[in-house]
Amino acid sequence: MALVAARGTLLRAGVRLGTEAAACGRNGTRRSASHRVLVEPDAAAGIATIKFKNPPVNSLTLEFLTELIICLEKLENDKTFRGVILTSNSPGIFSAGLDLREMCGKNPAHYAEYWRAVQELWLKLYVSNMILVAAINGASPAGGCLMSLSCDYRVLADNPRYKVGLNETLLGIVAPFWFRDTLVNTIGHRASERALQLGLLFPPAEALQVGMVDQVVPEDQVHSTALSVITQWLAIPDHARQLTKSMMRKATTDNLIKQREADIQNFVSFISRDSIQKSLQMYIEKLKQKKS
Ligand SMILES: CC/C=C\C/C=C\CCC/C=C/CC(=O)SCCNC(=O)CCNC(=O)[C@H](O)C(C)(C)COP(=O)(O)OP(=O)(O)OC[C@H]1O[C@@H](n2cnc3c(N)ncnc32)[C@H](O)[C@@H]1OP(=O)(O)O
Repeated sequence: MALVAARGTLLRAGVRLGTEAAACGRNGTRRSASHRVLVEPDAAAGIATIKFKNPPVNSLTLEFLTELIICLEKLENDKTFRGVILTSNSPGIFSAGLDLREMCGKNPAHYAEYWRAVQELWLKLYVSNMILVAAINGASPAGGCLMSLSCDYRVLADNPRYKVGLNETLLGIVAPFWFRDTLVNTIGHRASERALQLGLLFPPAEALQVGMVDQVVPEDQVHSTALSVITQWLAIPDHARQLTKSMMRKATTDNLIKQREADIQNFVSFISRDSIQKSLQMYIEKLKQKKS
């Protein structure tokens, strides 16, 4: 059902499904029919690299989310691929998180469609049967950080500009319970409480110390490190690893699934508030002014 909804969005956005399917082909060549998601398949190794390509900052627009969801679903259903590396096609920015313009000045139906797609991406990532490794080659605030937290392993490039964290409170918004749960499952309750309230964005050394990432490596070694991690994980029998992953994570996703519609309604009413719209507009303005 979610895939049908996602396809509806893509069709409205003018993306042809035939070419979209080709984007996740497995003959070893890069296919780029999908505009915002590049897939580099290595069928022999059973690994695909997904590269985000949604300039300028890989923010999660509805179209980008939809392409990612469909791409992940296709890889999930193709038994050739057992492992996926998520990275950015534009080193410097992994992902700026949710697209602020999707949450500003739109109508409730749009907010609901958008939030359903955000939920869907998280559900696809968090309990994927595949081994997911985030090769974080740039800044990764909020929703960008959530994507990497939803992977099985995180490798961060050692650059002080590449901060990671859930900074929602700095925007005057609140990370929903399933963002919180994903963080708590990764770094524990006390560290999450502090990080979430203060909206902390951690530079690499601190991110490693608190457990937001598993490894920090020189920038030019992020992809090769992710590959060698995935190769180690591939040595574990799939059925045992998948059941273990499910045992660790399913309660967290079930919690959202059982209150998915209520979570959408919460989001719509929260984001539609005048005060929240004002906060978001001010934040967008601040980003603009930073440039001048
Ligand atoms: C009770 C509770 C109930 C329900 C709760 C419900 C919901 C609330 C929770 C919603 C969850 C939200 C999670 C999110 O992901 S919010 C998004 C947070 N993201 C950020 O804070 C990142 C902001 N961006 C940056 O910090 C920098 O842009 C970045 C470090 C990523 C890159 O810096 P750089 O200097 O390289 O680029 P900029 O010049 O800043 O930006 C270039 C242009 O891109 C635009 N931009 C940046 N980020 C975003 C974004 N997230 N969405 C849309 N657009 C973005 C920026 O404005 C520039 O645009 P132009 O000026 O060129 O037009």
